[in-house]
Amino acid sequence: MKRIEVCAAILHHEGRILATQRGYGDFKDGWEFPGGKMEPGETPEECIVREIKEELNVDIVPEALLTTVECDYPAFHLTMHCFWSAIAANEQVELLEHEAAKWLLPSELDAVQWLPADLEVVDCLKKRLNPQGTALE
Ligand SMILES: Nc1nc2c([nH]c(=O)n2[C@@H]2O[C@H](COP(=O)(O)OP(=O)(O)OP(=O)(O)O)[C@@H](O)[C@H]2O)c(=O)[nH]1
Repeated sequence: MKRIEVCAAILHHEGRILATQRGYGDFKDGWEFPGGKMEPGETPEECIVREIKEELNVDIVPEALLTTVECDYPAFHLTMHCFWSAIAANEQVELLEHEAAKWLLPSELDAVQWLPADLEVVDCLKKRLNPQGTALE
């Protein structure tokens, strides 16, 4: 089976987490953590910084690897590295590829229709977030 390796950012800001809605492709309209496929020679940290600049035009700091999920989709196997990440001060996301975005409180994480692989990430987040939603425990 085809395998793809992807990095995603769990962007946090003032106690909220960013969910973005895919604007194209097989999973169009599904909600995800922004990010994309690793390129040859790139570290996961370099990949996530590059992808977020391309998709949202902001500089981020990947602070910790929250989890790596493995998921079998019908057409490929996905390995996704998820980085708890901060946005550089005073920056605002610009939706260059997504059709919508929401800054969710920890209590609102179930309010959007996540892509299948992301359900495990959301579970992991719920267990690890502190009550203020500002840091991982
Ligand atoms: N970025 C991202 N991709 C995810 C998530 N969950 C998930 O299943 N995926 C899957 O991982 C793959 C990521 O590919 P992508 O299309 O975002 O990567 P990319 O920006 O490099 O894409 P491109 O090939 O269109 O240039 C997609 O098949 C997507 O459906 C997620 O939370 N974030």
